[in-house]
Amino acid sequence: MVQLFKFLLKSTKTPARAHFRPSFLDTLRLTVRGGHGGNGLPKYGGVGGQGGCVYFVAKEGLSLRKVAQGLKDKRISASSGEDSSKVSIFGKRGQDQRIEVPVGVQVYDEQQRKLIADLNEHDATCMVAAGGTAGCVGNNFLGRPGDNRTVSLDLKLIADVGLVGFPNAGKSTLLKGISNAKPKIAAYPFTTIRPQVGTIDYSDLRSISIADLPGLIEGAHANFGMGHKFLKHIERTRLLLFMVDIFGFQLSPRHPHRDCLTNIYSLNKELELYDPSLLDKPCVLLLNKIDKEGSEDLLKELKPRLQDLSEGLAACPEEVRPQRVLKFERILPISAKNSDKMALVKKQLRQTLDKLAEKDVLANPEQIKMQLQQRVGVRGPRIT
Ligand SMILES: Nc1nc2c(ncn2[C@@H]2O[C@H](COP(=O)(O)OP(=O)(O)OP(=O)(O)O)[C@@H](O)[C@H]2O)c(=O)[nH]1
Repeated sequence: MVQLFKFLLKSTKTPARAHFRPSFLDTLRLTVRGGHGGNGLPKYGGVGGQGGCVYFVAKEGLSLRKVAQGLKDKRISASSGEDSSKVSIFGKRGQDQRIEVPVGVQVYDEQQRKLIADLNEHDATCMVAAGGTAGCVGNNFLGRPGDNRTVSLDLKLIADVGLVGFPNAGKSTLLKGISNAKPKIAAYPFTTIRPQVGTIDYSDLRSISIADLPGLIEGAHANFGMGHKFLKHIERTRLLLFMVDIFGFQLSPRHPHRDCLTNIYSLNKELELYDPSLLDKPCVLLLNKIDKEGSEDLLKELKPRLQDLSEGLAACPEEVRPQRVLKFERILPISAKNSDKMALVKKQLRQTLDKLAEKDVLANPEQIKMQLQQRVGVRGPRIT
């Protein structure tokens, strides 16, 4: 009877729809353990082998999901060092475990809540669990256990541009229009439920990466909707690209309709509540859907108010009023459905990023020189 019940319950369970399955993974918890050190042989003064260590190595083109799928379970152990013996006075060292992880991963010690490593370059390596010391005279020939700890891998996407906006603003349409990404587009909010990264290619082979960070809504700081789940990804972007619907946005009939300017303040506030230092990042504003009737009048009214957001702050509803306002490098009225406008956005993004890079070089020439030197290595040209 129990078996029959189980069978019936199982058969009525419908599988989750494909786009709701959590295929995007940005955190992963693992237990790592260094190998045990081998024992020494007291009679001959033998030394055991050292326990193997566990390393994480950053590799381009990997995802955390692939890492998780490639592991048998969530415990990674390096092998133990060999005991010293009559035939082998010095025991063999235990084999290391080198686990490949995506570039952009931060490794945290779960217990101590401490950052262990920030792997944001290809081939960057960190040791997460040291092998135990080998047994020798100094420790009574007894090998020691290796480190054992739980670590969490926190992936933060690295992109040149982070696209930020409320649902339905047209972010996916823009991403599809300017990059090689193929996001889903529909006339309802929350069509995009996980970050999408696209590459914008230019004819001179330059390319810029752009990440669409969905799920941000008014009140996300209080964990409404997906909260600030994906906002962590903008920490690693050079430029923030804000996108708003010029006609405003209403999340649902239960929520108030917010006009375009209020939405900009609201986005400003969400970022401020997440991390105020984000407001210092260079940003560009896109006012979308200007192909629709009535947008010209709205644009005329909006433009002077956008030059200095602090002026209209007093009139902004208190619940979405930020303490400090954003300053946009550029403000572009666009239609994400218009290819000419998309070409303009591509051009402007590149110009803005180039200017920022120039500023960086002027502000810190020595550091840039060092970075270049490191990249070209000893075999590259001399950088003066
Ligand atoms: N008229 C007009 N409609 C647009 C424009 N850009 C986007 N839309 C429409 O707006 C709706 C939402 O567009 P999306 O690109 O899915 O918006 P999104 O910001 O990615 O939305 P989420 O996935 O919910 O975050 C779709 O029906 C689009 O066709 C535009 O420039 N003009």
